[in-house]
Amino acid sequence: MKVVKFGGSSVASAEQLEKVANIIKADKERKIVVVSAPGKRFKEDEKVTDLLIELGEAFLDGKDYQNAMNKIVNRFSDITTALGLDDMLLRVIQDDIASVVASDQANELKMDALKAIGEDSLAKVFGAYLASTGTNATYINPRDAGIFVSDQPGNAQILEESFEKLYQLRNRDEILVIPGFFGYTKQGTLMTFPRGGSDITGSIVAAGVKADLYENFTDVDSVFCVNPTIVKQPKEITTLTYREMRELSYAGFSVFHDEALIPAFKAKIPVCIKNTNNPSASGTMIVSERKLNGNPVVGIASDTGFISLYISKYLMNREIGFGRRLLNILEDEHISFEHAPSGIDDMTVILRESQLTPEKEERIMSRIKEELKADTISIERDLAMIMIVGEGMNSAVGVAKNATAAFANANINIEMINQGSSEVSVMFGVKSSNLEPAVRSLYDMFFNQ
Ligand SMILES: Nc1ncnc2c1ncn2[C@@H]1O[C@H](COP(=O)(O)OP(=O)(O)O)[C@@H](O)[C@H]1O
Ligand SMILES: N[C@@H](CC(=O)OP(=O)(O)O)C(=O)O
Repeated sequence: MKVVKFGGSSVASAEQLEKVANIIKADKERKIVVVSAPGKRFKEDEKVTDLLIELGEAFLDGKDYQNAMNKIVNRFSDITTALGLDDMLLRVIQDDIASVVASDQANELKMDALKAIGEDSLAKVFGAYLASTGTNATYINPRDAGIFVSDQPGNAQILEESFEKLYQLRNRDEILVIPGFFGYTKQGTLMTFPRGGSDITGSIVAAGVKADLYENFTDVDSVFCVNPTIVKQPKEITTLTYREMRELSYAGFSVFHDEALIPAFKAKIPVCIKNTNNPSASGTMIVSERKLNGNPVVGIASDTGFISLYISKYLMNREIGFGRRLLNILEDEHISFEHAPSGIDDMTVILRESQLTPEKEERIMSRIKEELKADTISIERDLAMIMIVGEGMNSAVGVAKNATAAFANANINIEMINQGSSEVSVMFGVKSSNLEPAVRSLYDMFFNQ
């Protein structure tokens, strides 16, 4: 049995949904289908999830949300009309939005319930379409499927007990269409996963039903060894390990959500990334182990939006508990840190800039000064992280030398280097403005020689 997930680009229009239906019909092992909300049909287009957020924000600000409502209903009506489906489905979407807006839930729960309508409606529409073409298929709500999650709006985590309940889906005869991106708490409240979280649903369902394969359909033939918007036509990756993919997607490979690997990995379900627009291409397999191919580096990931918090204090190395107290200050502000390279008398904490509001920053800086009696504290902004990843790096000599040579060739200063203890990745911090030339130079070094 295969679980297949189709991303926003794969379900963006009626034409795409026809391709999706053909893909499902081409393999009778494709029994469970997880769908995203309609995504972009062209570069400047809007994702339905973004339109739902726009609608929710307009409502919460006391503004008119009819414009967003119209755009959402039009997206779905374009699809239902072209697929020859009943108008009833459109009324259900409007009623769903109206009932969330009118509910007396807290604002963040309302936003989650609104965001989920994109996936939920598309699953209903697609289930109806499959059935209309003579396929034995039906929509199933995540609550009925057994997707139970923690009480964390916009950031839900799967509860362990879900997997046993999901296993029962194996007994169903029909093809099941499950909306991605959300689940329910044990109390029955809807919670969404982080953005891009339909990949997570697919992985959870694949793990739950113990699928032979989790196929994740998107709009590229494979995972490329570097972001294709930075390097034109980069090399394709045929096989990756879970560890490599986890590191790459964490550091910027937006093609697959970084949290989506864990359920598949734990249940040892292989993952295949494939293209809805070219399903005969073999795609990229993500597995437990792979044969090393001579190149220690399998991919180069990169992401912007980081800051570093630098703290120095003479004899820091002898002060027991310094690191803990520093990280405690961040914890009090609900800030998670990404990396914390340290020296003898200094420590740097790398954070995602989006987490640090000006108020939090002020409080953190003054607490570090007063409570930790630091000699120097400074913040560096506009940092980008570039990560080279590969299982082969563990045993290869000279990878770091070649990587630093690539930065030197592009005349780029490295602000920070951090080698993970796993030795599967090495991370470099650079100024954001240097990200693209640095990535291109690394690509030339490791893939174009
Ligand atoms: N290393 C990479 N390999 C492949 N695609 C990548 C990579 N890094 C970024 N991407 C981008 O990820 C996009 C697909 O991810 P996403 O937009 O989340 O798809 P979907 O809408 O199918 O969920 C691709 O169109 C591509 O631009
Ligand atoms: N629709 C949600 C969840 C998702 O997974 O979308 P996509 O498959 O388009 O990345 C979002 O936009 O975040």
